[in-house]
Formats: sequence, structure tokens, C-alpha cells
Amino acid sequence: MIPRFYPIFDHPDWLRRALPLGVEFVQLRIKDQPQGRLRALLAEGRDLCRAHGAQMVVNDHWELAIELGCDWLHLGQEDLETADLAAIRAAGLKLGLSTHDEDELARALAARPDYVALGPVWPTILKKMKWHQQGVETLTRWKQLCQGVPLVAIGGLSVERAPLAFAAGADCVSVVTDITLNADPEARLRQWLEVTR
Ligand SMILES: Cc1ncc(COP(=O)(O)OP(=O)(O)O)c(N)n1
Ligand SMILES: Cc1ncsc1CCOP(=O)(O)O
Ligand SMILES: [Mg+2]
Repeated sequence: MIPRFYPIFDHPDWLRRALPLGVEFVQLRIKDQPQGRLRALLAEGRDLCRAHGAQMVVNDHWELAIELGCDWLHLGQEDLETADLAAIRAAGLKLGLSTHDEDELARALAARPDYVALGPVWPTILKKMKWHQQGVETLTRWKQLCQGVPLVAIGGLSVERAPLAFAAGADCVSVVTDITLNADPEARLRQWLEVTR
């Protein structure tokens, strides 16, 4: 099983703020950076997480995740088109996969992931998506279909909505802007840790 709380950040500076509070499982989702900068940021995140006994998930960049000896990788459906799953597994990486509909879920489960993420459960402002809102009832359906693979709820999560996601069947809740756009991210992180304890 994976931890119940899974924040996502775009820079290791956020890890410096979140890890001392007790965050144990976190994703670095870094877009649009040159390769050298990306490598340095991911290595920094890896070292920070190791120093705090936390697990870091690398988003997208599977070759760097292998090169840097990271522990976890998250891939979306488009990422799966080009990723070398055999090389990822041979490197000992644990793998999380995004899903949005039942075809994608079947494809994801065939890859034997360590979790599947369903999103957006609620509308998200982070990025434009083909899907508007899956709803908590989809979490309940996914839980039945997931064959025991841990289910991560993502998209529009908030401290207030997290209990609804768990009640519907999510094993873990993943979140970006409810923390990063909050006026007091540390206080919000403490609330998250409390509600996901
Ligand atoms: C936990 C989690 N779930 C979903 C995503 C989205 O992945 P993807 O569809 O590849 O989109 P990008 O994040 O790469 O824009 C995620 N990163 N983490
Ligand atoms: C990356 C991603 N994939 C599905 S929803 C989402 C964004 C989640 O961000 P937020 O928690 O701010 O809605
Ligand atoms: Mg991706």
C-alpha cells in the first residue's frame, strides 16, 4: 500500500518546506526545463527525500529516473507510448499510471502498476484536460475494477474534499494547487497531514 497523502510540486524548494512537516510520498512534476537543469532538480529532490526518509515520484522523465537511481516514476497514457517499461522495471522503479476511462484503466492494469491514478475527480485549474470532472462515483467504480492495485484520486482535491474521495474508494489523495496557491502552504500541509492520517 502507498501513503494516503501524495502532494505534487514543481520544484525542490517545495520539498524543503513540505518534508520537515512529515510528508512521506511526493511527486516532482517539472515541465519545460532543459535536460541539464532537469537532471539537477531531480537529483536535488531525490537527495532531499532520502534525507527525510520520504519517497519521491519522478513525473514523466523515465530515463532520468533510471539514471538518477530514483525509486518511483509516474507516467501518463501518452508517456506510455514512448517509455521502455522493461527498462523501467529492470531499474527497480515502482510505477504509477494515469487513467481517465475504462480503456486506459485496462491498459494501465496490463502494465502491472504500483498504483493507478484517476482524474480529474473534480475540475482542476492546473492544466487543460479532455475530461472535466469524473465524480466520486467513478472512484467507487474504479475501486471495483482495480484488482487490488492502490487507487489515487487526483484533480480538484482539497482538504474538505479528501474525506469524500476516501469514502468513495480512493486509497490515496494527490493534490497540487490546494497547497501551492494557498496563502499559507505550511498551515495547509498540516491540515492535509491531519485529514489523511
Ligand atoms: C498522481 C498523478 N496522477 C496523474 C498525473 C498526470 O499525469 P499525465 O497524465 O502524464 O500528465 P502530466 O502530469 O505529465 O501533465 C500525475 N502527474 N500524477
Ligand atoms: C496533473 C493532473 N492530472 C490529473 S488532474 C491533475 C492536476 C491536479 O492538480 P490540482 O490538485 O491543482 O487540481
Ligand atoms: Mg505525464
